[in-house]
Amino acid sequence: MQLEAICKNYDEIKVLKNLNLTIKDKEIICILGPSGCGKSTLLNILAGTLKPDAGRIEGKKEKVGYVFQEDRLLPWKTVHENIKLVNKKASNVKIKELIDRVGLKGFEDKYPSQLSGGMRQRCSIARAFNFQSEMLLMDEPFKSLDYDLRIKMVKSLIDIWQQWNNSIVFVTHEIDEALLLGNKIAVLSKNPCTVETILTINTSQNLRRLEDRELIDTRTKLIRMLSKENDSRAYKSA
Ligand SMILES: Nc1ncnc2c1ncn2[C@@H]1O[C@H](COP(=O)(O)OP(=O)(O)OP(=O)(O)O)[C@@H](O)[C@H]1O
Repeated sequence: MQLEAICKNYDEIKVLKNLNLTIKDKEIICILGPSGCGKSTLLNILAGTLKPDAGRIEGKKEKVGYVFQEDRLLPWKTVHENIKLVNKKASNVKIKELIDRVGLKGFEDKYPSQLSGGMRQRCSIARAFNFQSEMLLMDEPFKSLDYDLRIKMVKSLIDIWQQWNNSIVFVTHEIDEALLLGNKIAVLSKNPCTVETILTINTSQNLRRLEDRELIDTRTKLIRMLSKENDSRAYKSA
């Protein structure tokens, strides 16, 4: 899917300006950028729920899944039922497999109120994969979790994506999540928002460690770029 020269304004606020982005099949692209720059706006355009004011979209995906910051599970349905809901044709064996893969084995019949925040978010990820979308959009899905759990969730996500192997657009403020997940990391600028840089990480996700030279070097570049975006004075003095 390709976005070309996308522009989006909300009344007099110019949010996206001439934004170009290519999302290849079977890749994870992580989006980093300052708060309020337009990341959710971009996801909504990719989802087709928001129309850009100008620009072209090529290769639009028909079936797009969305995972939000909050789990959005139905409280009156169990884990199994919540996952089944989006694809009633999925066999119980398939759903059980997904539940196992996100580490919720034994919790199939629990209701969302009986689960921790991390477990609920894992359930919503299993639900998103059961939807079998061509492209999955994830808007800071691990925001409410502590560091250790976030890294575990990233690993579960890699594991499940490698089976499913379709494209994911993953918005985050956490550089380590982007380093572990992304085939590409797009850094957005603010006011108005465009794609400032795209960094590529060639090592397969399941071979990556945050201590690796490639990831340390990429992290340094990202910190420089993001602190430039957040505070130009900090960047100049660095
Ligand atoms: N429906 C809307 N009407 C008017 N302004 C909006 C609307 N949605 C978003 N905005 C404005 O557009 C800008 C971009 O918002 P958006 O939510 O896309 O940013 P974001 O990068 O996802 O933010 P964050 O990092 O805080 O999640 C912000 O200034 C926001 O206030």
